[in-house]
Amino acid sequence: MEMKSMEQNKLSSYAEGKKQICMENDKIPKKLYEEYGVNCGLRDENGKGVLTGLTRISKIVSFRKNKEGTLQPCDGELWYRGYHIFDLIDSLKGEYGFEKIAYLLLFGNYPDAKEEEAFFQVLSEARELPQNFTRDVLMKAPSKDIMNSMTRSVLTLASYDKRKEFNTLEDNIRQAIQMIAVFPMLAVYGYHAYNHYENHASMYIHRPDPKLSTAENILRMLRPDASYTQLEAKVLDVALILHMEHGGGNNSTFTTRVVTSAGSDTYSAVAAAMSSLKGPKHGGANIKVMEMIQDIKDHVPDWEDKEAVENYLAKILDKEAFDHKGLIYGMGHAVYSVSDPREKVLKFYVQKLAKEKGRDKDMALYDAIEEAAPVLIAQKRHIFKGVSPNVDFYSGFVYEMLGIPMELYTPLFAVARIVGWSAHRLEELVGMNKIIRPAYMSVMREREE
Ligand SMILES: CC(=O)SCCNC(=O)CCNC(=O)[C@H](O)C(C)(C)COP(=O)(O)OP(=O)(O)OC[C@H]1O[C@@H](n2cnc3c(N)ncnc32)[C@H](O)[C@@H]1OP(=O)(O)O
Ligand SMILES: O=C([O-])CC(=O)C(=O)O
Repeated sequence: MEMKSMEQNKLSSYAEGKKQICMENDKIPKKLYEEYGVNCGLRDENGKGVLTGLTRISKIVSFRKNKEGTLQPCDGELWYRGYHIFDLIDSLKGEYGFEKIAYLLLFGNYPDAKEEEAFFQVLSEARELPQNFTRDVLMKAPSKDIMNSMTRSVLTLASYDKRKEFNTLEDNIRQAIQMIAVFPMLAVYGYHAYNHYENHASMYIHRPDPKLSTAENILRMLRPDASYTQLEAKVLDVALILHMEHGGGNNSTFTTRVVTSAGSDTYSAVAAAMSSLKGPKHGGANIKVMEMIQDIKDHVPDWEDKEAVENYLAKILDKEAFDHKGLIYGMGHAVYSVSDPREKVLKFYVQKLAKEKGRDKDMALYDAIEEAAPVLIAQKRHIFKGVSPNVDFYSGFVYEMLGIPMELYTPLFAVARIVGWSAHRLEELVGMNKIIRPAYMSVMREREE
């Protein structure tokens, strides 16, 4: 927000003066949570969430019972509509799967050939923005923060929808398909606008090709010559499938369900979810990982020296380096403990690509962080369920090797997760119809006049 610098300085110094009182009045001691049995972050310490709903869309497994019947942390599992994510990806072989898996998540059944073809066609036809939208909305006030540009575009799309007020189930299904179809354009064109106006690069807008899959179209629209290899599109397709859905409790999907339960329209629910996803503790971590890796390279002269990397990671945890937040990005998860299954798949592709592209030295750095970070975090924090690399740890490296600019990493997460959000919105509308309204225990002190 632009203000005159004098006003800005006055306001900033007022805000500075109010820091202390906020710290005093807004801090709630951790022991009160224990005393009243309130789970901080709606989770207990082993990652089990407070139950807030039922879903048939997906399942996340991070604990299994052993022979004695006690729950033990296990390798993470992710299931979409009854299918294990590894089996879904294996079953695709060389084919692209984004559209099929989107159908599965949205409608609950794996599509047969006819359903697949019809959905592909509908999605291709919906891949069109309103007339002059690119010129009038996307090219105006471009930003490096593509998540913000996309959110603005989503809210603006609402004014082009003459049936927005009706909010029937069929309107919601249509809007979900339209969102899934246009998200790649909002992301890529938003990037081109930023790259042109802020970085003075040449501007080109390639229209999507209705015959191509979502992953192919993303690469086609992104690259100046619209070309890509089949392997590149396949890797992107797999990455998108892995990011599509992650239960009802992740921050952005829960946001979708909360806003939906209030009766708000698709555009507002999606805008809220976007605002959640961009957070660096959630989907925004993929950009942070890449910035952190660059920071390590800049500060550890020999980044093949494992001990030096470990020492620098310790500084990051002690808030003495990088962004001073004390987090090693791409590590840890609210639910998973031993492993995140999506990271395993991404690592498989990363290793393949890194070899092909001569990035062995970078791969060794990632390996060193993957080995050292969980141990260091366990030493310096209170760990109850284990820490391991999450989906964001390798996704940026994959995208980088595909020549995708960093500004698009979190937007690509959104291009995939719009499917999960849409499925959860439909499930909320059909199956719930009750406003979500949890309780906060008041620890306020009543005061005398
Ligand atoms: C798509 C996704 O959203 S995946 C997650 C992407 N996010 C990141 O990669 C950011 C880095 N990671 C994190 O911030 C965390 O691991 C989160 C937000 C994902 C989960 O946090 P929590 O639910 O608090 O995890 P958990 O209960 O296991 O944490 C235990 C302790 O370890 C700390 N911790 C967990 N992960 C990290 C990390 N990567 N770096 C530093 N400390 C960490 C927590 O802050 C907590 O500290 P405390 O002792 O002060 O309470
Ligand atoms: O489940 C979570 O809390 C975060 C996550 O991995 C996702 O949304 O993909």
